[in-house]
Amino acid sequence: MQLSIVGSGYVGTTIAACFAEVGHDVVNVDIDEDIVATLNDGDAPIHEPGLDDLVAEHAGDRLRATTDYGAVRDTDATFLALPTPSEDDGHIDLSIMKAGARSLGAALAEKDGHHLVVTKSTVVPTTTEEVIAPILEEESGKTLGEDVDVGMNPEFLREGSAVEDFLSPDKVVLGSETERAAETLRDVFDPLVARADDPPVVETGVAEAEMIKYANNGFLAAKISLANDIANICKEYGIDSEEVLSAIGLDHRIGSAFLGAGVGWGGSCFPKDVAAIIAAARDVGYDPAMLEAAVEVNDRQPVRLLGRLREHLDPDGARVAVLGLAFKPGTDDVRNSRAIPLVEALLDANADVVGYDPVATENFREKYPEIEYADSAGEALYGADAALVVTDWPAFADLDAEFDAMATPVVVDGRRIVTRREGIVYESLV
Ligand SMILES: NC(=O)C1=CN([C@@H]2O[C@H](COP(=O)(O)OP(=O)(O)OC[C@H]3O[C@@H](n4cnc5c(N)ncnc54)[C@H](O)[C@@H]3O)[C@@H](O)[C@H]2O)C=CC1
Ligand SMILES: O=C(O)[C@H]1O[C@H](OP(=O)(O)OP(=O)(O)OC[C@H]2O[C@@H](n3ccc(=O)[nH]c3=O)[C@H](O)[C@@H]2O)[C@H](O)[C@@H](O)[C@@H]1O
Repeated sequence: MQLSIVGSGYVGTTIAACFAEVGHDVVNVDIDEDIVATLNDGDAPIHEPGLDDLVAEHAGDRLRATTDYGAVRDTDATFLALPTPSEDDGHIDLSIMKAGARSLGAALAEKDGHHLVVTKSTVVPTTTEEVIAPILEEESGKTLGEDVDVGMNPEFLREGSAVEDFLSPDKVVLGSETERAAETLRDVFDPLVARADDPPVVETGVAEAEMIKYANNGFLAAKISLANDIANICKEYGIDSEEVLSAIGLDHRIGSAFLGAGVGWGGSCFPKDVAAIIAAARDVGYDPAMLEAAVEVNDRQPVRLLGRLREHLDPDGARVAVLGLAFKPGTDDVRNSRAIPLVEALLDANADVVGYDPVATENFREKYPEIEYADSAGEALYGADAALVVTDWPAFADLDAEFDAMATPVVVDGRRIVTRREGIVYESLV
């Protein structure tokens, strides 16, 4: 099939390269000329394992990129993979989606024949039908359900394993309101589903598909927060939370994934998506108490970590090493990283902060140029009065002699990754 993808970021580039891999002809439309040139040169504009190889193999053949929305006219379906950030009050900010829909609608005005527009971005229920579809109709002059249809196909990939997650999904969710839209979506996904060993395909309505994405992210975020709540109780009793959580994970109704207790969840999606669905729920008159509690527990974890530090040392004037600046291991992404509230609280407390991350230092430095950065964990620990472990980079588990070079070896571990031993004043958050 001929497919177009609007937006060539984490999601847009990954799905474009993977759709090309399963046999479709794909064109990426992005307003960023550098991204377009990079893709056309056969390079991936983002770093994801396996993506470079796919882009190198298919660019110039089944995969190309352009800044010209007119390219969508030669395709059967367009996926909108544009950012959906948060407004200050948590509501979803649809301005980029609306701009993309306007450009797409204008381009479709000159298309002969049917076109399917699929929302790939995470959007609150009814956005596709009540916000995107009317813009498409107005700009294209076409009629919904006749010349143009809309669909919704939520994405569940994780940063750091995007290609693998997309090509081997746990499920594929296809939201549509007409048989023609459902058929086109099936045609798009059939080759991927066959190659992925037949994962379940959930055919549903458009608003249901939109809600499934928030339910998925909300549930996972709440699962981590519940694990943190339980781990905090364990800590107060002096009970080993890891033993408790790994035992409950053996119950197949609970499952062991996403029970990792610690300093909490961050990243470009959980915080904004949980905030957006809470705001949307309130707009329709429902108070989502569980999701609000998930946020509250998450916000408390960094505060608790600092409380543990204060049990050993007053941060005022102390040199504190922050190990891990990325929002999770395996990425240089620092958006909503748990290191952010910690560094801010340490600066407020007049601490002398030195940060270290294997790959995310430059991104963090852009936000916090005022703190010191080290080139290795050893350098960050050298002469420090305390260390806070914020991201569970596997290499932190191997740190050992480096702790002996601290002025006082106080280690407050927010991810339970450091190996405790004699000679370290070890304190875990949970
Ligand atoms: N990043 C992730 O791991 C996941 C993201 N999502 C959702 O997917 C959506 C997209 O997210 P990302 O790919 O992370 O965004 P991103 O920020 O990485 O990429 C967005 C791309 O859109 C381009 N763009 C902006 N305005 C445009 C316009 N008017 N026309 C054409 N291109 C335009 C930008 O230049 C950029 O390349 C969001 O709704 C997000 O919540 C869903 C699952 C996973
Ligand atoms: O909508 C999205 O964009 C994506 O959001 C998350 O993916 P991602 O943010 O890339 O990363 P995760 O691996 O889910 O981690 C999110 C946060 O939770 C934290 N986490 C994760 C697991 C755990 O057990 N404990 C825990 O604290 C991580 O440290 C990280 O800060 C979801 O896992 C994806 O399914 C979804 O598509």
